[in-house]
Amino acid sequence: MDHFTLRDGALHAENLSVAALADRHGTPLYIYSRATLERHYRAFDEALASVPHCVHYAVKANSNLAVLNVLARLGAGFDIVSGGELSRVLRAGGDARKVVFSGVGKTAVEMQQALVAGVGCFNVESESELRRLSAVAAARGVRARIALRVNPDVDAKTHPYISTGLKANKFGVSLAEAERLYREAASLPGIEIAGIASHIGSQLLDDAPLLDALDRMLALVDRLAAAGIHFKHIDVGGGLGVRYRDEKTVEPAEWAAHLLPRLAGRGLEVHCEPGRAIAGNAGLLVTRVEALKVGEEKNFCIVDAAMNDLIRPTLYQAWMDIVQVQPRLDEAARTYDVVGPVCETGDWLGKDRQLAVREGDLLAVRTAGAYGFTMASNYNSRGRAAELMVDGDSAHLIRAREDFEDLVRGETLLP
Ligand SMILES: Cc1ncc(COP(=O)(O)O)c(C=O)c1O
Ligand SMILES: N[C@@H](CCCC[NH3+])C(=O)O
Repeated sequence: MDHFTLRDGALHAENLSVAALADRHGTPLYIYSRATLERHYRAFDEALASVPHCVHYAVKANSNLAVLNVLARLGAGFDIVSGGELSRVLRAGGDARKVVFSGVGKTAVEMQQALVAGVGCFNVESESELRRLSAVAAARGVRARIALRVNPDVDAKTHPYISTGLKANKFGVSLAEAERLYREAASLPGIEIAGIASHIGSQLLDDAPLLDALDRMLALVDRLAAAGIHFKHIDVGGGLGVRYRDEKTVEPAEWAAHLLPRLAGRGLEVHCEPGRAIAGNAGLLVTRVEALKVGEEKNFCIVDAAMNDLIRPTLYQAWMDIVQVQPRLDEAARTYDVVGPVCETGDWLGKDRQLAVREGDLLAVRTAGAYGFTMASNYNSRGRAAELMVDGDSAHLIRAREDFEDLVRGETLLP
């Protein structure tokens, strides 16, 4: 559910006309809805309300400072994967103690930065990282709180590029290795064992693989408890999918109703790391039709947003809904490929879409709030889209458009 609705013949973002926002701020333009972000965060928070818990929003989904700030004000924790994401969380007013640091390649510098900030937990993904972290922390005279990210070897049944819980994936350590590493961790000078974690993939449309992963983790939790190694929390990761087309998704309440009974009686605080399910439906990418090109085999609707603004369609062959901001209900539709101006045949946002459009019209790609702007690049020396947050009757420009001059700043010629 989102707060972008078609009414009075035009698309609205909360109470505002998307066409008016695009006229005022230009295109391509990301528009986020504060109400949607808040509703989705609360859905997780309320689903887990019966137990001690923390919802760590996965910053990689949408790291705009205003987005992070909206969530920080609600008391969210944050899942980060780099020093850059940590800086953003702190700048946005996030609480470092509610930060979990994931990722397979944390540098010593990032570990130091996170220890200085006082992050709540490092989700450690290898033996090498565990030793490095212990050394970095011990050199500072502190202990790093850790969870091992286990790779439970379950098939999340999602796109292979975003599946993370199979043996063949680079993430985490196997259950057998985790058992050995927890024993090692218990004796390392710079480590304090806090929990156990897993994250098996993204855009999951069924929670059965998540529950399967959980059962495997719990068997390990019980074995370790028998050996005297106890955890304060269990981090079940993120991954719940959103509806791009007609997918049936698992709602947070339903997922929690399956999850919590399995955890009962162990006294573990429940942590999770949702990204897409919070930000996905909270954003649109608005773009203007620059040109219509009728070809012999294909018709092209050439818009001013491109793969550098939104790479999901071409990277994952992801279907994303493209709607007309002011539908022309009385005109005949044609079938178009919606493409951008970038010099790649792979530069497309949608294929074979029925549109009744004219040059100058506005289109909106829906469900673009997660992994949209955060995956944008400057390819073809294109500036990045502006970002806007709508909040009821008001709109706030939360990141200005990058113009051509921004793109050459900071570079130098040879002497
Ligand atoms: C460690 C970790 N946590 C959380 C997430 C967020 O996933 P999603 O956006 O699917 O909820 C990801 C991305 O898949 C991740 O790698
Ligand atoms: N970028 C991916 C999700 C990656 C999840 C990160 N581990 C997508 O758009 O679907």
